[in-house]
Amino acid sequence: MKRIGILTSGGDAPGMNAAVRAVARKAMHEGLEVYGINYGFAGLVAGDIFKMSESTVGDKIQRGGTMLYSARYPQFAQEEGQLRGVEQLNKFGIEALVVIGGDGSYHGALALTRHGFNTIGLPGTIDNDIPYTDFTIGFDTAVNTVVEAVDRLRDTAASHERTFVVEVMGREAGDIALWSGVAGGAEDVIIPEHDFDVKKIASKLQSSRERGQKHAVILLAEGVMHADQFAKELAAYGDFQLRATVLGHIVRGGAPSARDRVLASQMGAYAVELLLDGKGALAVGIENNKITAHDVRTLFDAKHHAELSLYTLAEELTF
Ligand SMILES: Nc1ncnc2c1ncn2[C@@H]1O[C@H](COP(=O)(O)OP(=O)(O)OP(=O)(O)O)[C@@H](O)[C@H]1O
Ligand SMILES: O=P(O)(O)OC[C@H]1O[C@](O)(CO)[C@@H](O)[C@@H]1O
Ligand SMILES: [Mg+2]
Repeated sequence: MKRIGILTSGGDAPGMNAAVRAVARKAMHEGLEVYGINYGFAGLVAGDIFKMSESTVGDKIQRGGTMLYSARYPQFAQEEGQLRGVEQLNKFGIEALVVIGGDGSYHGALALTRHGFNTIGLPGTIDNDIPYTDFTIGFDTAVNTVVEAVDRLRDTAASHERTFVVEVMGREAGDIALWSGVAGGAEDVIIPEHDFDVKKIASKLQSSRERGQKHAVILLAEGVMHADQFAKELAAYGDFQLRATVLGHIVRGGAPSARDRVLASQMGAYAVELLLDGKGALAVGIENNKITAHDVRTLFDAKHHAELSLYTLAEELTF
């Protein structure tokens, strides 16, 4: 193998650049040529492909977003799009590929493996919703961003004795809300993986108000419902001076944390080692602090599980 390609796909995530850099530099270190593919699978089909040098990825490790751009390109689920992608790979002499993205991107990667190109997937998404990895690239940064926002909101919550409902991204996964809730000392955390009772939340708020703590922050995962809806439901049980805040895409941007940069670097280098060993159709992860890889097909049948011991902990620490 002489030449590999890299692309980023799906929602951008902080640390994707660090992963691109690690793949490129490790591959060049091993004597391979590296081609960047812009705009995910859309750019692959369009042939938006360029040769990278070691300096292409210089001054990028600290930047959020993705220098290779990203796209949602549902047409790649069709055979026709895939075959056009294959044509482009052949035209540029690219023999194997690293795909950095979420679960959807892994389907695209697997399609290329079926067409004869070894492909390794790296979990680049803030949502932390990928099976067989304890953490995805971008999750740690996203949590840190939410915690910073919660700290700021708590100033106003305390000053005006208000209750803030803070909605955070995560698709169907509650991980961002859960970890941010524990780190930010949230009075309640509402996630799709655990049932909740609005009446009970209201009486908890009421009793802490009676004990003297008259402000609160509630972390709400977007997979449950919208913040204004939740605030409306809570308002039916009392006057908690409610405000709803949606953090939205703010949580997806910004410089990656040191943790995400290290994780991305480890995973990127490992992806190249796997390709050099002639392996493909694998998804890289980190499990119990070890970098691992699993057949990507097993991921499609598996489910990511939120760390529910943190939910119990959050409850035990706020009552
Ligand atoms: N079944 C599929 N077959 C081939 N390609 C697919 C398939 N599903 C998704 N893709 C490709 O992967 C891209 C990214 O998928 P998607 O938009 O679901 O984001 P993701 O990778 O899951 O990331 P995130 O959820 O973090 O935004 C799609 O736009 C499409 O190009
Ligand atoms: O940026 P878009 O396409 O609106 O997608 C938003 C979704 O993407 C993510 O930011 C990453 O998967 C989710 O948390 C969110 O639900
Ligand atoms: Mg996804």
